[in-house]
Amino acid sequence: MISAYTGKQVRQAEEPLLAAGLGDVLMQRAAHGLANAVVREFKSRGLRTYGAGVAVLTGKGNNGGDGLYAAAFLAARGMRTTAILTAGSAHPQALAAFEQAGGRVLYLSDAASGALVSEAVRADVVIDAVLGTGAKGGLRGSAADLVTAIADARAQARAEGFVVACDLPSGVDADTGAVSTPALAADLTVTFGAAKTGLLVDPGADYAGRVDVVPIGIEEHLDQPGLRRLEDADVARLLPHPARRAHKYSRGVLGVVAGSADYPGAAVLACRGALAAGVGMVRYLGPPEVADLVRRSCPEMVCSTGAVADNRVQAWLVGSGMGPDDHDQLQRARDAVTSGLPVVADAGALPALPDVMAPNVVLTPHAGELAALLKRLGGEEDRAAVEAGTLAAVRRAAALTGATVLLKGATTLVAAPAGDVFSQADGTPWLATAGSGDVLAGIIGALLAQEDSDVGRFREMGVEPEQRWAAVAALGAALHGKAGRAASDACSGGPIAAGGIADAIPETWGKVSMLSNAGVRKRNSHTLPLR
Ligand SMILES: NC(=O)C1=CN([C@@H]2O[C@H](COP(=O)(O)OP(=O)(O)OC[C@H]3O[C@@H](n4cnc5c(N)ncnc54)[C@H](O)[C@@H]3O)[C@@H](O)[C@H]2O)[C@@H](O)CC1
Ligand SMILES: Nc1ncnc2c1ncn2[C@@H]1O[C@H](COP(=O)(O)OP(=O)(O)O)[C@@H](O)[C@H]1O
Ligand SMILES: [K+]
Repeated sequence: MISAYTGKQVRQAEEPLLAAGLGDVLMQRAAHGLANAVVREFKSRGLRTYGAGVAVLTGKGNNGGDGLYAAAFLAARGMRTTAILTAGSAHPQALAAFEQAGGRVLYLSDAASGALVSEAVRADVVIDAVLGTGAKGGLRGSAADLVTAIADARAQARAEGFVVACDLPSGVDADTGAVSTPALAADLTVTFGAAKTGLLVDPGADYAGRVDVVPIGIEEHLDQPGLRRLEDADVARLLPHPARRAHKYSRGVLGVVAGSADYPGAAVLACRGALAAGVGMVRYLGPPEVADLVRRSCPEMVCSTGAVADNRVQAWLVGSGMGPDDHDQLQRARDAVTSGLPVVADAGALPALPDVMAPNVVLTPHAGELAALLKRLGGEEDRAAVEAGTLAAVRRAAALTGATVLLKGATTLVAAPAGDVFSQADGTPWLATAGSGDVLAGIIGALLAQEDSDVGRFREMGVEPEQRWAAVAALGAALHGKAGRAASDACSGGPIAAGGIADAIPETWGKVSMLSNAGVRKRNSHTLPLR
């Protein structure tokens, strides 16, 4: 599990060590980790470090200090290092160490900025150490202009060098992932002590690239993470497995209320997602013509046109492919939500549900649907505002509705009403295809139907029982993303249709389950800590 923290939480964790006079030690550890990560990146790209050019964009705070100390280590390895001071001054000891190691110092001024941009574009690696967790707002003034000019020039010149962000890309809000000013997109972010929340949330994640966490000794002082991400080992641990004496009813039955005359295919895709995701049986409830198509597409399905109360199931999926005029289906959706059973509520059901629900109801809006939901509850966010502040929006929706809310996107966020948030980014942009969300709803429905009362495995992972629905939804998002990726990989990275995601689920499930926890732990420990 990757745990992420706000800038404030990380600063608080540093406090006891700073009080013990270890500030410089922390900075040296951070800088050492940053320099090592840069060297590793050169090696993994098959590049020589000796004689390579390094440009460090350096702010006046400790983030700039980390960058300068790291550059001093790199200079000692024979790299040509240049620091571009964006604020006229820099951490004095780090600057002295950098100059001592043979580094060159340039100052940002309007007159010379063209030359500085060329310097950065020519460099084999640009280290972005302008702002870190101490930033108040994003980049501004000449530093913002410089970063914009470098980003533009790199794109135009198709610069081959790569960008490494020190702690976080300057301009990305460490707590929210918001990016309100220019920022330089990094290939790699080397972050210190713990992942920062904003690196695992869009749009911040767009700028972070891969994230490496460098331990600096503050870890034991960190409290509860603000956000978590399931890794392969967690997925393997949470996926259900049938007992030897299992029968189809003990494995869970999912009821599906989906599809309409306009969108019958959504019901089929939701059912295909569910059938592939381990559940014992899937029952379909809906208009006869849709039930017919479902039966013909998936002979495993049991279909009826009855009421919710007449069907014995362990969980419900409602809403995919339903419209505002599908009154019977919408009534079934409401009945499912008030039944007390776990429910995944998607698409067309979202506007028709009660304002207040329970944590075992998982809502799965995309950004537009979340904006509409928040508006109905008195908010003013439009789709753009939700996209610019995904974390705040999903948290607010969960707090207001009392339901678990999963916001779909390149990074999928899941918020429990009590505050836990999960962030999954397992997929590929090829997942942005019609019907993909229906398959996701099917997967989550199937997982909800298989959820038993054994909450021990959640507790072991630090997830309280009432927040486990968010973990189950995150598990579904992880499986969906991995299946989409596997389907695309099977076509050498080519496009996929939604049905292909469903087809790839069983093998993806099998492969992840086969990974022993110990094996995964070992592989991941180098990039991100398992907590
Ligand atoms: N406390 C420590 O000893 C450690 C700090 N670390 C590093 O220190 C960073 C935090 O350092 P700081 O607290 O010095 O803060 P930063 O280096 O993030 O930046 C703050 C400095 O920039 C100025 N500033 C703030 N917002 C600005 C803006 N929008 N535009 C221009 N200037 C702005 C401030 O006046 C301050 O001088 C972390 O991100 C990390 O890189 C690490 O070295 C680990 C140990
Ligand atoms: N750029 C992207 N990268 C990765 N996954 C994405 C991206 N865009 C969308 N997705 C995923 O694809 C699915 C799309 O769902 P949705 O918007 O409901 O589509 P539909 O309504 O057509 O089924 C979601 O699971 C979402 O997280
Ligand atoms: K930075």
